Amino acid sequence: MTKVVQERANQILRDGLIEVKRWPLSQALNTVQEFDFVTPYVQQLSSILDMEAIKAAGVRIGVDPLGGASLEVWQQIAQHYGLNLTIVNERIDPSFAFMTVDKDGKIRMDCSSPYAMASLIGLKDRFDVAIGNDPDADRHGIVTPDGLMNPNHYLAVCIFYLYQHRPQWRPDMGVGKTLVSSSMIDRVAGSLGRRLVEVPVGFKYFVDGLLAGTIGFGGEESAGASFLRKDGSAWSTDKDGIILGLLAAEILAKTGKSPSQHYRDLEARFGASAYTRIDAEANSAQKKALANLSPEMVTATELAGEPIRAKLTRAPGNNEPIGGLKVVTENAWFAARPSGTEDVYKIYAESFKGQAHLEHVLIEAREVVNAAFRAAGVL
Ligand SMILES: O=P(O)(O)OC[C@H]1O[C@H](O)[C@H](O)[C@@H](O)[C@@H]1O
Repeated sequence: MTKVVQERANQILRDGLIEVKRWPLSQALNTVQEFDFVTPYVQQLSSILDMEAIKAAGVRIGVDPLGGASLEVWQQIAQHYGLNLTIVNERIDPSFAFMTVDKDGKIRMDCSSPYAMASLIGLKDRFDVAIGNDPDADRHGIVTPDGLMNPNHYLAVCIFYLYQHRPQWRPDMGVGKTLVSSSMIDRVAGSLGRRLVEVPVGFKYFVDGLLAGTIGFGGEESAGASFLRKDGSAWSTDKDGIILGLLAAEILAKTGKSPSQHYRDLEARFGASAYTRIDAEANSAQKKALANLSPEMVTATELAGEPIRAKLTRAPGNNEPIGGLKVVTENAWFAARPSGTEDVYKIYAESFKGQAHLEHVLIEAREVVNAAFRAAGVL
């Protein structure tokens, strides 16, 4: 669907925007009417989160809307629920001039990047929980006194908490994750006796499950997630960075422990994960070669010393194509896929056997990618 829109928009741009009809603002305003999307959203937050508990615990919350659309929403949330919430940056700035640059020098509103989130990390000692949202507020950055939480860690903590604190959620409700998110989630879901629903990258794959109530939580390593209301009915069918931020405050209010403290407990119980994602420049021919990776291209039977359990080109949760490949062993995995949003390809890898093992996994992952490029004549 988005591809059709993208191609059409690019065509219009190439044609010099002649198809774009322009009206003076005064004329355009006659054709629309104002609608308040903020108030109903804010009022209904208590159907998904324990706002009372957050208020009662007096959690000190800092929020940086990062120049974007959530500013007014956060202002109303603070007022409506009487929270101890400070908005640290009230500037709305579509040029993003206030942003710290990402690791490659680009401005990228990536809530999972410590580089892009540097200003948010500066808040760690002022608040119990600091929350950053990207400008359309579908992603979340969570800072505790321990620093910026890795999104994978936060997803695992949210799942661990929610499925134990939502008594009305059905026992057969699964846990949704994209298959490039951490396997810590698999371990947490397993310990909770919950079915894991592993889908390709893209939040759209959670929509049906959230609507039908067959998954309670759907999350992505790129710091996007949503979950159901307390009564098990659907909330949003897209990622919601605001509820994920408030959930960090609820977790602290209800358990007395920050999400990062909870993550340390999970590590003690399930093992420590070393995880990385490498984004490397790729042209369209290379991206195509990666999208067409097949299990046969991996001839090895072992990955970094462990027998390969699965070579996946389709996601186990819904049998949809990954648009790349995932190779899995007992304690590690890697996945390679072209980005759908940038001219890069991504290698994701994780090991529960330490950093050195992860490096080993990565070397073998790069070999698979290079072999695919060579086979397609695009190295
Ligand atoms: O990895 P890419 O294809 O560049 O996409 C980057 C991100 O874009 C969207 O936000 C999707 O919902 C995410 O699933 C994805 O991680």
